[in-house]
Amino acid sequence: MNTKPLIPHSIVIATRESQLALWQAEHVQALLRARGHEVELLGMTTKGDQILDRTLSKVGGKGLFVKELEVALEEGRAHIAVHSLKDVPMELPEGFVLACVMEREDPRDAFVSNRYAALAELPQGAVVGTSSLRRQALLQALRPDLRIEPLRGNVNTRLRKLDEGHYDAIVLAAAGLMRLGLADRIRARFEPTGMLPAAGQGALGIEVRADRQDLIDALAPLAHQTTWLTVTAERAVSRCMGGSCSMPLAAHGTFDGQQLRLDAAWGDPEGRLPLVQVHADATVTDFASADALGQHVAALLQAAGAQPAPKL
Ligand SMILES: NCc1[nH]cc(CCC(=O)O)c1CC(=O)O
Repeated sequence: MNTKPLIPHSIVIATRESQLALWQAEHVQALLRARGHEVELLGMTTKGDQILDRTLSKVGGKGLFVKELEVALEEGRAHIAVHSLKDVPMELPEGFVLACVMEREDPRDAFVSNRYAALAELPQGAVVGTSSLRRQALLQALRPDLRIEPLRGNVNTRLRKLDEGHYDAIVLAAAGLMRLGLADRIRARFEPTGMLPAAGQGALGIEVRADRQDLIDALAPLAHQTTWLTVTAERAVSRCMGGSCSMPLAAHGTFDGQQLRLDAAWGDPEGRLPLVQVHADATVTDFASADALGQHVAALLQAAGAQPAPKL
């Protein structure tokens, strides 16, 4: 019997209620409406949103932000979930797929400060706020003198803590600031060579139940193939390293024609080994060749001393 479900009369997007998550959900809502779909939002508060005082890596990691949205999809209360790809675990739970990856916004990290125009202008021993182990490891490699202090919360919370004077500067994804209309807070964008972005940074992915081919078809026009191939390679590095937010890991791809150059960096979670940084190029035309390049770069990282997370 063919039980292929019909496209729902109205597509419901499950979303977290942070300003950035709402912007992203509304962005997808507008794109789908322009294609003739009726689209509503279902706002939800996830466990990840409620934990503002502890470092995310200590309380269960990125999955906290997506699990509750997946429950809503599972129960049919919502049909699709829009995620910052950076926050999506490398392997989705059984029964879920990424229906598409959309065109990437600026993938770089941004230097944000009320007093200094760039990292190089920070005085010796200045205090920089970030709870990202990747940003911490890369910042310390660039400027060993800096004092890195924890900084959690959504984008607006982090900016408020900067404005309250707790930090000389903070580092945030440029994409998040731009989406929130806060691009004027960016004092400088880091060159990816010095502050290599996280896998998937700046890209949005849309998750659906794997059995909803109708929704996968409806979302196909929103996909951006070059971004999708790039983040496939980046995410393969992370998957092969057992990456999570408790491992300082960066992976960033850039296309030149059909050549994908993939850079990656690994920092020792214990802070004892030096930063490892590698890159490789390959002709990438499909998901298999993108994934293979990511696997190769993960192998190069390990050959240079990076240690993958032990398999559970
Ligand atoms: N970890 C939180 C998060 N997830 C996605 C973004 C920014 C937007 C993006 O990368 O798509 C941010 C904020 C930040 O890192 O500054």
